[in-house]
Amino acid sequence: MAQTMTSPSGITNFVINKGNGVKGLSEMGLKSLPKQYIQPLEERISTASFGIKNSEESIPIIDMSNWDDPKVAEAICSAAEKWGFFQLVNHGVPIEVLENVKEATHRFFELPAEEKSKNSKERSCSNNVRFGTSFSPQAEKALEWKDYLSLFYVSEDEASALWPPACKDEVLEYMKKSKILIKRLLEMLMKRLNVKEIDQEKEGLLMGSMRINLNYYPICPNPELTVGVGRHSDVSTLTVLLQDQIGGLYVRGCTDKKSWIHVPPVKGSLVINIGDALQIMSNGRYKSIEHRVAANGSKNRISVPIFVNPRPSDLISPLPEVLASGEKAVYKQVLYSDYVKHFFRKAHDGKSTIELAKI
Ligand SMILES: CC(C)(COP(=O)(O)OP(=O)(O)OC[C@H]1O[C@@H](n2cnc3c(N)ncnc32)[C@H](O)[C@@H]1OP(=O)(O)O)[C@@H](O)C(=O)NCCC(=O)NCCSC(=O)/C=C/c1ccc(O)cc1
Ligand SMILES: O=C(O)CCC(=O)C(=O)O
Ligand SMILES: [Fe+2]
Repeated sequence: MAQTMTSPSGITNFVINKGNGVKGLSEMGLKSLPKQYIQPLEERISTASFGIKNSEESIPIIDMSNWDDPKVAEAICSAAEKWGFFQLVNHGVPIEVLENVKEATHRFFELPAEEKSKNSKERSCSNNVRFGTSFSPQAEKALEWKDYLSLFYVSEDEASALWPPACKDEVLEYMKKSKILIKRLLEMLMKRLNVKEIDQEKEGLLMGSMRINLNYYPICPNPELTVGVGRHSDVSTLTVLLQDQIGGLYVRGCTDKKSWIHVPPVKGSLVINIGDALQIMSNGRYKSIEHRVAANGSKNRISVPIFVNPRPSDLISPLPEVLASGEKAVYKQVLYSDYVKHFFRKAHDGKSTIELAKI
């Protein structure tokens, strides 16, 4: 082992091919970060300076207890326009469901590498179940300090048959319970765009497919030299994100576009962010904001995003209701699966995916 681990290709083999992930590296007790994880200076996250410099800005925390009060819809739509990110408390998804999915995430990542690797791109019996590390290792100049399990939901039957038993029931329950919240959010967001009702066709376009990722960010020997996730915006309609109590998610500030704002963990809350698909459909009114995750030197962190998406076969473009008043379209029509493939085939590169749809 010691011999194979001294070369860069030994590390790649151990982490990527053998399925040990960065969790495997972390648990070997490495004293310093392997070269391929060292990010260029401008991408590194120096957490020491953040709290102090940007304390005047923070993303809104919205209480959804009275979700049918117009003030709640107003707060949500304004946050989606201004920040593209907000946190929800009293969102209606039972706390126990959230706790269970966090526990299931730890249970999955605690499995032996051999067991997790049965879900790797090479070995998985379905393209809809994938265990991996970093984001797109073939395309990246510097790797990211993160392992993940990505589950694309097709049907209850397929999920029952193919998702890993260590987490499938809890993940399915989390998805099911979140759907009510997702529908409420989309209804509010659509109303402001003059879409009065979400009929079947619109529902398919807005939330016709779901992908859920279980993210694992193990303790990192030199967190200041790398990232957990690099700068990106999500390609979803919207994302529902469950994070644990450790912290490390940063989003671009809305007034000072150079600043990064920490999203502090709030017990029982869910983080919501607008994705590129909704930025395109709203013709730029709702913002899909760049975000990134720091590595941590002392704690293992997890997060569980639900990416709510159009169907792969959908053509996405600014909605007719948005353009009805004569507003000029700033995005053209794109096939959603082409958009997602373009995103997955390159390294994280900030907001550049959406260039594909710009007129
Ligand atoms: C095009 C998809 C994604 C895959 O279809 P496929 O027929 O299996 O296509 P491919 O197998 O050709 O996959 C296209 C490329 O994407 C890669 N990929 C295939 N799933 C994956 C996968 N879960 N992970 C990371 N690469 C993948 C895959 O490896 C491949 O790259 P390459 O091997 O270099 O050609 C298809 O499922 C689709 O259209 N899905 C629409 C719904 C959807 O998944 N939306 C994405 C929402 S995800 C999101 O907003 C943010 C995600 C995100 C994730 C991680 C982050 O760090 C940050 C953000
Ligand atoms: O881990 C987090 O807090 C965010 C992860 C993320 O941005 C993503 O998976 O798209
Ligand atoms: Fe993200």
